[in-house]
Amino acid sequence: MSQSENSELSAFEGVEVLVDCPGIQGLYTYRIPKDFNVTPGDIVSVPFGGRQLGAIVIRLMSIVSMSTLNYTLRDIDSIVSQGFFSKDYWKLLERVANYYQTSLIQVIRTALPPGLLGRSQRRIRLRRSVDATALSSASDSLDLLKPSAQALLNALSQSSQGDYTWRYLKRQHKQATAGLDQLLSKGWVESYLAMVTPPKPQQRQAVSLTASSIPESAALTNRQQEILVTLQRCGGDLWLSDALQRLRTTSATLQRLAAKGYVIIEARERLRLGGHSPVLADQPKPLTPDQSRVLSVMTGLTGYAQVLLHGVTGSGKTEVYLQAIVRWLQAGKSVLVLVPEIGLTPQLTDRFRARFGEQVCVYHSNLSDGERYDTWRQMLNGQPQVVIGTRSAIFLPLPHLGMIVLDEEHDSSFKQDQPAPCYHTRTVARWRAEMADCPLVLGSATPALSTWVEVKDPNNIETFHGTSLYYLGLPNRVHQRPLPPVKVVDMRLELQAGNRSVFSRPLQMALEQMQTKGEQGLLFIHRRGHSRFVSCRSCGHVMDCPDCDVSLAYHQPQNEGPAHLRCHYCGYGQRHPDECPNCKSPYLKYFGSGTQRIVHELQSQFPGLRCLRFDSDTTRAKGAHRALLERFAAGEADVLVGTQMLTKGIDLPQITVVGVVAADGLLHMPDYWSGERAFQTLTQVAGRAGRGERPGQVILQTYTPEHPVIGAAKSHNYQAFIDYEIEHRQLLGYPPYGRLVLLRLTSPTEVEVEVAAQRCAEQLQAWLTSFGHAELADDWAGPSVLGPTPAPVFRVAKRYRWHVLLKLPLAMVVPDLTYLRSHLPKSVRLTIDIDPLNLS
Ligand SMILES: Nc1ncnc2c1ncn2[C@@H]1O[C@H](COP(=O)(O)OP(=O)(O)OP(=O)(O)O)[C@@H](O)[C@H]1O
Ligand SMILES: [Zn+2]
Ligand SMILES: [Zn+2]
Repeated sequence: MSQSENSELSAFEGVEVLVDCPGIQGLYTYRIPKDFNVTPGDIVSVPFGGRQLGAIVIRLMSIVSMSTLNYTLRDIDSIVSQGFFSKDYWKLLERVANYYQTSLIQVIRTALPPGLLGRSQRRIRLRRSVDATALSSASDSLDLLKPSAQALLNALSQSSQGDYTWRYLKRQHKQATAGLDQLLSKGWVESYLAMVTPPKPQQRQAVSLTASSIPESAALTNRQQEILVTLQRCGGDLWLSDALQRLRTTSATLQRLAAKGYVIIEARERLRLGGHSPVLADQPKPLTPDQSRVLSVMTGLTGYAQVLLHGVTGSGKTEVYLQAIVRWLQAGKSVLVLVPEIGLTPQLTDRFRARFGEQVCVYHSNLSDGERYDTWRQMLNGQPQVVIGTRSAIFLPLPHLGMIVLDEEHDSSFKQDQPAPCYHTRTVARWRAEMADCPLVLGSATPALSTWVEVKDPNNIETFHGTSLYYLGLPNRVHQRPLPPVKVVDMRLELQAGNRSVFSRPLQMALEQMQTKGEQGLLFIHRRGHSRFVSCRSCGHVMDCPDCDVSLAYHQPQNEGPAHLRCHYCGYGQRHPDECPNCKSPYLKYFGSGTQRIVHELQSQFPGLRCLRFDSDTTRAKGAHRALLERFAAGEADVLVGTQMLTKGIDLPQITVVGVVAADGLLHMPDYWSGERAFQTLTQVAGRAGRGERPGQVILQTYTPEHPVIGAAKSHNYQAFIDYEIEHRQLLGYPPYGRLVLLRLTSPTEVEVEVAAQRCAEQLQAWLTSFGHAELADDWAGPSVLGPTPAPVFRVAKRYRWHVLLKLPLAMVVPDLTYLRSHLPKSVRLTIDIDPLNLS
């Protein structure tokens, strides 16, 4: 290689690739043959042992760094596909690895679906610009072709599509590789990776009413009338299979109703795409003036901007997203919509499907590997589409992004605690939007304090200057519907007045009135991790997990069914024992105020009230959330009793009563943002009441009615909450007025992890001191090392856990902490959590 060659080009002679082979991890180095032009993100084929494997090029390497390798390098075999990922995509992954202090390979594992390369199929086709007949007439150039190239060319031009799989061509032709090289270098053929065809739209039969009111007609039998009424109560629209069950009828009966014109039975797909049924067709709603104002700002944005859409519960944020998305799709762009937990919000996905039909794709970690892979791959085809996904969907390689929406942006499930990278979707979304030069919309009724401070008061925080920040408010519910009044009940006074029930007198009254009016209600229970433990009434022995320092939780999936004990940390499970393992007493009892207990209490106090439980027990099966919500919506129960899940996206007009059984567990969580989380949860659950025409009410039971968070929730006063909370955070230098980094150390050896944690803390302390930052006792907001401390749950899955927390002022850069790993004993694992939310 001559000296005069472009030094930048000649600096790279090799690549590090990620090979696609189950069980093989880490990066492998290969040499780039001359004339190959390889860039990160390309898919190549490489020799690996005795096989050829697909691989993704991760990084280019210089001769210098390759010379340190102590094995002979092999060449890349061929380039299968270029431009599979955009360059920006790799920059994004690298940025995540750098900021969150993890290896690139960890990030890649989070970002790419399993088996990415394994299923890809290399194909060869004639270039469109090259006309086959023109080729054969240009005999002089053909003369120069190798026989193998000639043979391939003939095969391709004789096939109707001019397109074969590489496997087929190799089997059929000798020395196909050499022939292909020549054709590729002449630019006559191209090698590409076959795109999977988009998943076929589901063609399921659905039954729907043709009219919104059911006619009193002599042509209908009583039974038929009854079926129509039940169908109407179920929303007027059901899958045929569900309809047969729920309406307790047969296909033939429904067919007869269809023949008479009362219902339509047809494939749901056609209905989705704006069919003729007025019940089903979901048209854009005429917007309220507030919504219109917000929409026009949103759709007027060109380029990167961060928008906080702060709309009270039921203000029609989702409708605004839907209408903004239409504009992007029309412009040929795609939109990414990120939601906290998809399983919990079947209603939301339905609304998107009803509007955009098969242009909607859903992506989350509960899909099977195959489903994830297919969805992921078909995104690369560049067609405008709407993708709804959870946390990791932020890494989907959607080209032509028009907008990213983070719905319920305050929700902590957008943050990954483990495994590394411990990323926050909002942070990655910001980078992604910046790179795609598109707007990022953060929507919430209760924005995260950090988002609020950033958008409303950018001067407070130096790091965010220079970006376009918009605050868009929807301060009212649609159609001037009022937010439900919140009645705070002091449970201490209830007890003093002789009421020993978990339900206060106002809540009892509200439930009774609700039932007589035929309305529905929600009862929210905040459940802490270990609230339903089992203990012995004779000796007090508590059933604990053998591998963790927590008690086992009591589960009884079916009433009267067998009971189990399960560890919520490691998954350990066992049968409920018949007698105490300590004293052999048969009197074991479970404690705690779980949903089961509340349901039992309701049943004994209100025998006429029908309840449904909506929690992790009753919704474990696939599709169970949807099924339960549909049963509730259809009026099969009066009250839905549940946990955190109730706070997310339930939009049912017939809900008029929301009861919070005890707010106190929420208020007293041991971390710096428990006040924020409590306010958000209370406001969200309250927001489920009175969304329809009938006014709603909220009964909030607590032992600390004077708490400022309760006061703010009572008056739906976000600003009051913010003012209270900001003062604390500022004073103590907590986020967003300071930065936290949590080091999580674990080991099966108790002593080793303690010593290691001690050592990490000392190193950090030394680092702070070297900056001249001796800890000042009276500077609460100053930099400091907190700990080491044993984690709140000291042992999980046989590993002991210690924490070290580093608190820094915003002005200080987070140091590179990965060097701490080099001093750790083998048994100790260290996870670096930048901007942690979960400190337990
Ligand atoms: N312009 C409108 N006209 C009539 N109905 C509307 C309009 N906009 C929204 N709605 C309806 O009002 C209800 C609440 O709207 P939506 O679910 O979009 O609110 P949201 O702000 O996303 O709610 P939340 O954050 O509480 O889940 C929905 O049933 C929706 O169909
Ligand atoms: Zn006992
Ligand atoms: Zn356990």
